[in-house]
Amino acid sequence: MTAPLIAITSGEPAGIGPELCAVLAAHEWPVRPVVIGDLALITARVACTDRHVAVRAFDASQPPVPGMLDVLHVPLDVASEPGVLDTRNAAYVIRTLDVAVEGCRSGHFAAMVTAPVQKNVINDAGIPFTGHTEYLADQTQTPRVVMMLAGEYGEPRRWMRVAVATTHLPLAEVPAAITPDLLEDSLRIMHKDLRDKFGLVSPRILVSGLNPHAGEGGHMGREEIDVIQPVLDKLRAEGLQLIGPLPADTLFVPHQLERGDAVLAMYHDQGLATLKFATFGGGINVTLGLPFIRTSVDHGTALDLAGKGCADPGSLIAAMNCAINMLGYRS
Ligand SMILES: NC(=O)C1=CN([C@@H]2O[C@H](COP(=O)(O)OP(=O)(O)OC[C@H]3O[C@@H](n4cnc5c(N)ncnc54)[C@H](O)[C@@H]3O)[C@@H](O)[C@H]2O)C=CC1
Ligand SMILES: NCC(=O)COP(=O)(O)O
Repeated sequence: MTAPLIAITSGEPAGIGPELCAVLAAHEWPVRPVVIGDLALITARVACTDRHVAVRAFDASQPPVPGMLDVLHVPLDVASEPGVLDTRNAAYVIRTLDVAVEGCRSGHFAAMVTAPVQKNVINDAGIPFTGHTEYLADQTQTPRVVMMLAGEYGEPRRWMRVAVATTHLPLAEVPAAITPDLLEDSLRIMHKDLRDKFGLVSPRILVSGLNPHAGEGGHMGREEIDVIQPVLDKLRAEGLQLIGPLPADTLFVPHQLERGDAVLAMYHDQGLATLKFATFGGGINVTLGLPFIRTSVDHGTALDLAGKGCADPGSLIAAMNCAINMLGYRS
């Protein structure tokens, strides 16, 4: 049986994504990784690492070779220097995503794993882009997806999984964005994917409040009473195991976290700051609710490290393992 192909988009060319791809050839996988990016760029950046990895153009008719990185060539628009952003390569970054999306939709790829992109340079180039999460939802006409980050922490090792109800939007716009529909859809998507793709038979979800002390009985904001609580009541009546709304500052203390399998936080930094404090470097990001599997690293482009060969590949390995597990393979 031939191993399923996994597309790995190499991300911002000036960042650490291209060199991190070296680890894909240095590891043995039950799947076949195919890096999407510029062949010369990947070759040069992989050479910056101390891994002895050769690079070749991907050819599906050729079997995989240990130590050889397969690259599906998507040409850069201009040469890229490590750490130096160039808006002229923004369209290239988008093209790498489009190749992966098209391949996942057609069944050519079994999943996609993304290296980080520099969101501001894509916008500076005139391409509206808030993140992979929103872009992939748009490209697949999926009305609602959920961003969830996860990683192992503590001794003995435990999983922390944190999803966010709102993703990349200014903080001032968060309260209005938290609607009953958004919360209901997000919780349904989490429940389904945690059960079907993460093997949790009856997932328990901790839901944070929005305001300090979860609104202090309505004296510090009413979103908990007017929006969050009614949604939780409705879904609990259907059998979903939901705990909250909980004050976000104490939700992450160990005895509270142990009551759930995952957290739904109301906004990006409310949930992800703690997650990254506990798991950075080995965590993953997964888009729930998409018609195909997409996982990602937990970090950004790290322009300060690009081209130095010292960036930690732990999160890319974890993102590969997560995709592999979601596909039902043992990683
Ligand atoms: N999935 C994605 O495409 C993501 C993209 N980003 C983008 O990355 C850009 C930079 O974001 P920042 O907030 O500066 O975060 P960052 O993760 O790039 O950097 C934060 C710190 O962590 C270090 N770091 C990051 N990855 C590392 C690794 N693999 N090994 C060792 N050290 C590492 C960096 O050197 C830096 O000191 C932004 O444009 C942001 O939008 C951020 C997060 C995810
Ligand atoms: N902090 C996670 C993050 O910003 C990743 O976003 P995305 O590009 O995966 O949507």
